[in-house]
Amino acid sequence: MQFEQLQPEVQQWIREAVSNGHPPEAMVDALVHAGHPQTISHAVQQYLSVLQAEGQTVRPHSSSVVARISGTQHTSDRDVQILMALNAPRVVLFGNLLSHQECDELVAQCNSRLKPSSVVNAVNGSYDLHPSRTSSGASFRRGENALIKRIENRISELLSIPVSRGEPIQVLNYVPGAEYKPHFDYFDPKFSGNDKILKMGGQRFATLIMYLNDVEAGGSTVFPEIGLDILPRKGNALFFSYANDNGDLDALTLHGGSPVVAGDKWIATKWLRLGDYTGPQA
Ligand SMILES: O=C(O)CCC(=O)C(=O)O
Ligand SMILES: [Fe+2]
Repeated sequence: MQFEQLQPEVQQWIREAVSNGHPPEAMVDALVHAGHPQTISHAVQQYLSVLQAEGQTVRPHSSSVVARISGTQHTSDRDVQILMALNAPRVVLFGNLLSHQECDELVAQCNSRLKPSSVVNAVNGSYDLHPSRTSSGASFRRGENALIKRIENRISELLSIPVSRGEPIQVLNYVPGAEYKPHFDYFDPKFSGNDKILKMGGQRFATLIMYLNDVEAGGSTVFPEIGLDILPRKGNALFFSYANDNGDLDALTLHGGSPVVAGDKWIATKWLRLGDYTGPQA
């Protein structure tokens, strides 16, 4: 079924739904529910491809991750709360993902191995120090010890993503004045420097930031394109996703860590790939 063959009012409905950021599968569900045949999904896809060919941003459909929201998500060793959810872009704030003791243990384990954080150079693929990122970090090999294993398994159950698709957990420390300027976590395939990193498990599609302490002042995670500001709270975790299986990327997930004003800030980050991660520390 072609988009042009649809009645004008149906075409208009689809245009508006797309510009409001509705995920395509939700649109198709609504159209089928209203009596249209399932093949209307082809017309929706065709419309989206045309927009993309014209260079317009098409928001990726929310992946199946946390598709159904209920107040509490059960994992085998912990009940995790959903504190906030946004559909487009997909952002979910979890409460109680980590116990305070787990947060403290993670910080204690990495204290002796903190190094200044680097960023990937999109031109040549090297890991460079950069003034846009002034934290220090330490990274933990997947399954490195009992604590890391437990946290990785819990994340995998919570998000229904195999552990094999996760990058190593990175713990970051920001002292007053330190920040991570707004950036994307995905690797733009337009830059050849990203080729190598994309071969190690495909595109990143989502990020989980775990907050390991309460920050005295500043240090929130900010999304400037959508005016969202998430305050660090010990044990909470912020999930956001930005790529679908076709590799469409959502530029609304531009985000950063705002400068810490007082106290310091500790987070642990788990990035997730579309395929099995095979890079360093897998
Ligand atoms: O510090 C933050 O809140 C954001 C961290 C971040 O964006 C990242 O680690 O990729
Ligand atoms: Fe980030």
